Amino acid sequence: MIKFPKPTVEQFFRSYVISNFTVSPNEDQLLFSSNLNGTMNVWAMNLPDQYPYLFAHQDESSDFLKFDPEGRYVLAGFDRNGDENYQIYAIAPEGGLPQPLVTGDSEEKYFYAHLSEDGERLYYGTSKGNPRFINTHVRHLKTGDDELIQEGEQGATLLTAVSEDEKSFVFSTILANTYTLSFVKTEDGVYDLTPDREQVHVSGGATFVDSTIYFMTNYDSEFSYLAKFDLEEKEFKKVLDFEDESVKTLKYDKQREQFYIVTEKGVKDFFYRYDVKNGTLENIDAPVDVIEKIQVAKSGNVYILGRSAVIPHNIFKYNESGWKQLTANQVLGVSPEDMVDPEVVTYESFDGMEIEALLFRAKPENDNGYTVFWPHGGPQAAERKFYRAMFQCLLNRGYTIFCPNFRGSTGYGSSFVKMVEQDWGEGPRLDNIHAIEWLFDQGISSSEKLFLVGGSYGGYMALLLHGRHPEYFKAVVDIFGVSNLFTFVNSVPEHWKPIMKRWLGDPEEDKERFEKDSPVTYLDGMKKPMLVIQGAKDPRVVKEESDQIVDKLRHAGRDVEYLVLDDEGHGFSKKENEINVYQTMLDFLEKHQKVSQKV
Ligand SMILES: CC(=O)N[C@@H](C)C(=O)N[C@@H](C)C(=O)O
Repeated sequence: MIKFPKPTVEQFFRSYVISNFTVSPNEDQLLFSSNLNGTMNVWAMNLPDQYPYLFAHQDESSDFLKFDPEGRYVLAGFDRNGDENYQIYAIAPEGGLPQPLVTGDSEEKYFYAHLSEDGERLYYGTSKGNPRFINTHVRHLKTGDDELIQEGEQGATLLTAVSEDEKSFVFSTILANTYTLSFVKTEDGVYDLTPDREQVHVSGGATFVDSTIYFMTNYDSEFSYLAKFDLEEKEFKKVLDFEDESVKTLKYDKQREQFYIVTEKGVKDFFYRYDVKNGTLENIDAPVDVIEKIQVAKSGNVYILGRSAVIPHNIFKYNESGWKQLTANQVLGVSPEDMVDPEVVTYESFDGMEIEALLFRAKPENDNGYTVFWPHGGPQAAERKFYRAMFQCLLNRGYTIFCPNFRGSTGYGSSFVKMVEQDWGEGPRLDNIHAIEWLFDQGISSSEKLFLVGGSYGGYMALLLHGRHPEYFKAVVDIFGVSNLFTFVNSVPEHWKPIMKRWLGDPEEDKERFEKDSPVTYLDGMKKPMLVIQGAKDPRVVKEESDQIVDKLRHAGRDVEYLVLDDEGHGFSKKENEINVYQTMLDFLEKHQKVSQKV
């Protein structure tokens, strides 16, 4: 009979992301943001039919989607070419071209916060007039009147919940990734949701349930738990915690008085239902390892967006009959069995600390003997069991991939996350070095067979490891990595500035450390071939970070390829750009497999 070849790398180029979704109030329409036609747009499915059609054409990614409860419009936020200056648009109920609703100068940001139950008042945050701390406004959609309701101070201050009578508001102020304070503003005063604002902790995800605010916090704890604040008694209480798991998402089912809760533990999420009245907790087996968004409908149906290492983004529905997959997003002709599910391994670092890591072993029939070492971005994030087209491309070409969750990663408790603060280049770097030594000890790789690839903070780590430890690697790929802490600290988005001191440090007070931990300090060591990839509109790690390292290395006569994507930001959202990046990277690695260099 007809025989078909094994999946080729080009098939993995053809996988699509779903970055967001929403379901209409009567659950007859599902909207999602996806690059199904090559660029990010809003797609729709009339449920329960499975055929997706283009709902709104903007060619940009969307940070939120919201149906008017009365069915008169849909709201969506779009930025421009990855600049992350999201602005708010309205789309006709039948779809079409988004029309500007709450927009301004191209440098301004407008964050959706809340839509009133009657769909007539839109609450939003904006950088306009307060780019560092963000102001909150309400726009009356019938009259167009706009009111300022809160001026942010100390840190970016975002509206996170509104009571049903729209008289009480919860705001969260971000002082650091590990220090976020939530407070409620009522008619009779302003109250912190947690007992002591001086204690470093995070709180967020507030929900009003009558006169109680439920929220998540790690106040006085390593892991985030469900807590409540009684508005009458002005009293804080822990409600429910999970051993070694942090609550990351809360969604309330008002009709049934229960919470759907997502927790994270290392590389995987867990899903629960908590009954507020009788205090029972039920673990629900989820169809994916990482859950990125949940919506609970009035009927009690629950919708989730998630992915696993071998399952790209999909949307699922859950009810008493179990799970139903609504989207059939798959890799072109490739089944999960044709892909590589990672092993979860641990190794000991320089100070005896145990570090968890993901090891994707190339299938024996593909194995080319080379390993890609991948320090993740963030750095207060983690490499988790979620599908990455880039990883499956590399695996298909025979590369094994190793991803350590070095100190500073999320999912292992608040002390662990804080370990990267004001220490970007020492502890985490040594965790990476010990990971490499572990790979060599296990016989998985050697310095003749190891490539280094990282993006963002991972790109920073790739540059730093290259400069300080070039002997370990054959060649290096830096994807929008920070190259110079002195320039980076001043070039981040304005609303990040309040967190910079705790996160990274102060360029004057910590001058010596900034010098020691900046990759540009180690140009002499960077002798291995390099590929640098950068989005020209990246607002987080600006192009100047890549330009300066490329210029300096080229000036020193080093072998550096530089790929700049003019219409991308901190990531590659357009299919043709993504393919260009993967192809360039695969060609670069293949070229340098054969070449042997001396340091
Ligand atoms: C403020 C913050 O932590 N931002 C991260 C999500 C982020 O974008 N970090 C960059 C540097 C990255 O590594 O992706």
